[in-house]
This record gives sequence, structure tokens and C-alpha cells, in this order.
Amino acid sequence: MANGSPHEHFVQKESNRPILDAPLAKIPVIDISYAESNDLGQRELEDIKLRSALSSEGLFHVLGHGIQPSLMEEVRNVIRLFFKQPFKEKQSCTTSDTQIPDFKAGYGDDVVISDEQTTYDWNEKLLLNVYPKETRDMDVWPQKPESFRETIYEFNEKMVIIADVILKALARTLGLDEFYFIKNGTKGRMVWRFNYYPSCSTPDLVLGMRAHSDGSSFTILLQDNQVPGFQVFNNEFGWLNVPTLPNSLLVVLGDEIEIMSNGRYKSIVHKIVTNSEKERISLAMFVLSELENELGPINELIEEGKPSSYKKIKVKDYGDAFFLKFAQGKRAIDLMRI
Ligand SMILES: O=C(O)CCC(=O)C(=O)O
Ligand SMILES: [Fe+2]
Repeated sequence: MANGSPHEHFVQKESNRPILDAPLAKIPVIDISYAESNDLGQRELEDIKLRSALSSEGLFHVLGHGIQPSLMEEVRNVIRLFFKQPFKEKQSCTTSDTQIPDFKAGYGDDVVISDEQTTYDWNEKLLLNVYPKETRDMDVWPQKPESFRETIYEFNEKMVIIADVILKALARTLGLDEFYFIKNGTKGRMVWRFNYYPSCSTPDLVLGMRAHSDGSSFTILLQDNQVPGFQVFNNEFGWLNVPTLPNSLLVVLGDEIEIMSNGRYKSIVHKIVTNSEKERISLAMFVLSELENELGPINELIEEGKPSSYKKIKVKDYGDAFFLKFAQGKRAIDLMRI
């Protein structure tokens, strides 16, 4: 994709075009270091704050994660270096399978095929299975920049730990045993999506990424440290700009947790807007259940007066439905509500 003015395939129909100067969202900040503290009183208090963030906004900035800012910067650096390479080099990170919807691991872009028109998002992506190790398809992992793989391995080790800390806190806020999600394979896989949004001369006409919710239980986002672009949909206020917060990670609730929590928590709808001057990068790390698991409301969260609000489905089938709906600019979770 060339920088500059968009080909007509990138131009969104009017109702989808973004409001660039949308109001700023107030995003809760959680210092996650509390979650492993031995001070149970403090832990309980902070869990209450977390529960409130999860049931209202559905996303929060994480600080106190213990990751060196230099490692976060190194990850951003290898992402930039990867996408800055010539197309041919990036193209070598694709599988030969070119079906649409093509959500195989590797390098590519996103197209929305609806009844009315075909529209491309203003992004390039690299999708990699990162965790567990056995899922890695090294054929599509970049060989350049040279430090790419080592940097991602190191960052993955940190993310696996943070994902567990968040899963335990999530379980506590739902009144479940804190190991509930860990024991049940909720972190069965982690799929990472590296995003690159070139600058665009007409950011009011295009979208960096269409409105969607993630298919994960939650997503940990490493965002560009300077260029905002993430917008969240708020039921009361409509689309809001999410500000960047230095050295933070952004955690976003996805469809799996909405279903498992029987709707106590909601997956959040978000999209990405582009910038006329600056390019933007991000890394979305999706925490996903084991493919063979059954996805459905957790028994303990189905009560009298609050019956099951979602159907049950095999995780693998939900993944297939998710990608199909994403390619149509729709949400798979709409199929799941009873
Ligand atoms: O670019 C971002 O900040 C988020 C991208 C995103 O929503 C995704 O990859 O699912
Ligand atoms: Fe997303």
C-alpha cells in the first residue's frame, strides 16, 4: 500500500466514515502489580476497581506490569523495520493459500466484502501464532529484521505471565476460583497481530481498521507510543478517541469473555483511524481458548433469574464464524445471543 491518497477501494461509504476529532475517552488505569501482592485487603480493594472498569468501559490501561520500556521500544522497532521492507520481502511471509476470507498466519491486508461494496482497510498486517511454541508456523515468521524472532520470543515470555495475572484477576472479579480460567484452557493459544497503518492524505474517508470486537477472551495491546488512532464505541457517547499512555499496555475485552461471563462483561467495539502526517504501528496479542474447548456461559454464572444468554459452540467453530463475519464487516457474537 502506497502512502498518500487512497484508491477508491479504500474509501468508506459515508455512514462508516470516522469522526477524527471525537471526544477523548476516560480509560481506567490499573496498576497490575497489586494482583500478585500478599496484602489480601489491598488486593480485594483493587479487584473492586478492576471489576468496575470491566463492567463499565471494558478496556483499561495496565501499568505496573514490570516490562522494561526498552523491551517495549525494541518490539515497536522490529515491527517498524519489518513493515518498512520492500513488498517482496514481506510477501515471503505468506502462505500460498489465498482463499478469501484468508485469515491464515502471515503477511497481508484486510478486505471487507459486503453486499454493497468491497472496501479495504488502510493497513498492512502480519498474523502469527506465537503461543504455545508448537503452534508456530516458522515458514511465515519473518527472518528480517534479524532481531525479529529473538525480540518476539522474549516479549512472549513476559506476555504469557501477564496474561495469567489478568486471567486470575478476571476470575476473582467474577466470583470464580482464581485458577478457573487457567485450569480450563482459556489461555490455550496466543495469536499476535502486528499492524501497520501508513499515513493517509484523507483520513476522514478511510479506516485503519473497521469497527469490530475481538474474538479473544481479551486482547493485550502494545500501541504506538506517539500516534493515537484507537477509537472505542461507547453506548452513551458514541465513538471516543482513546489516548495513549506512555509505557502502558491496553487490555480490551473480547467475545469469549462476554460469552463465558454470560454477558456480565461485554466485548468492546473498536476501530482504528488514520493520520494525515504520521504512520502508526500496533501489536494486538489475542488470548484465545483451546480449539477443542466448548465455548459457552460458565455454569456458576448461570443463575435463577439470569438464565444463559448465549449459545454454546466449539471454540474452533467460533473462530471460523468470527473470521467469516469479520470479512463481511459484521460481528460473530450477534449469532450467539439467545
Ligand atoms: O491498532 C490497534 O491499536 C488495535 C488493532 C486491533 O484492534 C486489532 O488488531 O484487533
Ligand atoms: Fe481489535
